[in-house]
Amino acid sequence: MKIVFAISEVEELVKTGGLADVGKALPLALNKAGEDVAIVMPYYKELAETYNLSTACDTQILFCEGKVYHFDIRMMDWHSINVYFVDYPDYFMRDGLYSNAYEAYADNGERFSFFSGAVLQTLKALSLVPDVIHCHDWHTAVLPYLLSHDQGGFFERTRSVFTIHNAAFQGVHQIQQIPFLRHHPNIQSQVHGGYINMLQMGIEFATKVTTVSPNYAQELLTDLGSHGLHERLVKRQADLSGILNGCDYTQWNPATDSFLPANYDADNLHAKQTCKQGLQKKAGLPVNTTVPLIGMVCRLTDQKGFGYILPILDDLAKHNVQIVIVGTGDPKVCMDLDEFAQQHPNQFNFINGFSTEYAHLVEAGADFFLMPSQFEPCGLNQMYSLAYGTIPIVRAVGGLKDTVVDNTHSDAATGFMFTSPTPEALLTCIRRALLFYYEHPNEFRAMQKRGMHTRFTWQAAAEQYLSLYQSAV
Ligand SMILES: Nc1ncnc2c1ncn2[C@@H]1O[C@H](COP(=O)(O)OP(=O)(O)O[C@H]2O[C@H](CO)[C@@H](O)[C@H](O)[C@H]2O)[C@@H](O)[C@H]1O
Repeated sequence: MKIVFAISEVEELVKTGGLADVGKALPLALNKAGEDVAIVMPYYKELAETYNLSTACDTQILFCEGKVYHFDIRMMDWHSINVYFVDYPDYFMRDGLYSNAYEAYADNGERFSFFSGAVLQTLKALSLVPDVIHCHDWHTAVLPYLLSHDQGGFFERTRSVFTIHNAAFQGVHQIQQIPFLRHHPNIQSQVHGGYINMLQMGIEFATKVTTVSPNYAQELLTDLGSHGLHERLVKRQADLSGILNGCDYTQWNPATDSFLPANYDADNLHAKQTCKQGLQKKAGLPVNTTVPLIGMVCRLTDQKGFGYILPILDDLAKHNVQIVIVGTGDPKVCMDLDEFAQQHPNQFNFINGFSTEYAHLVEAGADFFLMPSQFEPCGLNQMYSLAYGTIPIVRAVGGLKDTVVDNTHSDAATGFMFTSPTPEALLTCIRRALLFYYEHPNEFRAMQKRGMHTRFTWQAAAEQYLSLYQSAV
């Protein structure tokens, strides 16, 4: 099949979060399965400054009432996949993908509506007729709408698949601030109180709608778990499915990981202790392999559970435990974590930054990985943790529930889980994990190994996407 990914981030090229992991791994898995895959993404400043890419064809022109957009299409051969970049400096030659360090760009609705239109124009310019255009999150959610209203027959046999990676980000914008869309002939049906909701447009117009775990697909049908979208999603229930993300075991493998001071595998976990010492040294904590070390790497947002992590830090510090948190995001969370680090320099460090090296070192060097999310469409770090013999402590939501087995199921257990989104429930769960570490070292080791043998492959995910694409066409 000819499949085009319209996506805003791809690991290795540009990344702010888990979307990029999927943006790399899924196209590569489909390509490996013999499918014809291309990617179209924005030519961000970071990319323009790193790669000096040539154009793929003449400058393109898009007309909208009252506005003319001239843009270039650049291209790169990347792991045997053609990646096309929409080069429109007014919208993408900026620091940050969606925001300057502090605030979302006010014209994000216009930037990414234009990008969706530019993807379709790019395919026309390249005479590339896909069977499926696979769109991801609000950034490309307008594309299925534009595709279904496209005139002229070029996309007659092209279908769209829309994947929700995070339903909390919906792209709600005033239509008047989106010159690219505001005069579109059918747009009024999408305007409510002067606003459009880009995610809703993707849900309504895509041929098939997916999300990134079976459990989150179920949650999206409920009032509580849908971020206000359940009525729309219930309408599309027959076309909605959840396909679990995979783990890229070429990149996340403790036996070959070049970021680590030592490599290890499930048969010989000894060198994991060297990684723990390496992490303790790098994070400025006392080097001591007997004290349990809890790690966390994430965007600092409410989604990741900081509403109940911050209130328990003082209680947690009363235990013999070390904690390392790596992340960027909400300035208030940053300040609180920083203050706590200053008060407990021998137990806690907060690294305020985006560091792939740190992410790998935490996965390898920690004993436990904390992921107590408020909601979690799939979650990737818990899968990386399992692969590294680092026991996940997670909340039983979304994809976390699909990938971690709680310790109460002792024969199959791979981690620790709690349900209630409260500081008390989280603290109880962490205490349960610490007790297990101290009192059951053999079972702890068995749990580590069980996790390391668990597999969530991108190949399995790609097979499911492929049959979905086939059902769409
Ligand atoms: N400071 C930092 N330094 C280095 N690396 C960092 C980092 N902060 C985050 N990362 C990396 O970014 C990725 C985060 O992936 P997640 O799936 O955990 O979350 P995210 O919420 O961004 O993704 C959304 O999309 C993905 C993909 O579908 C879903 O799994 C998820 O549930 C959904 O919320 C991981 O590769 C992690 O290591």
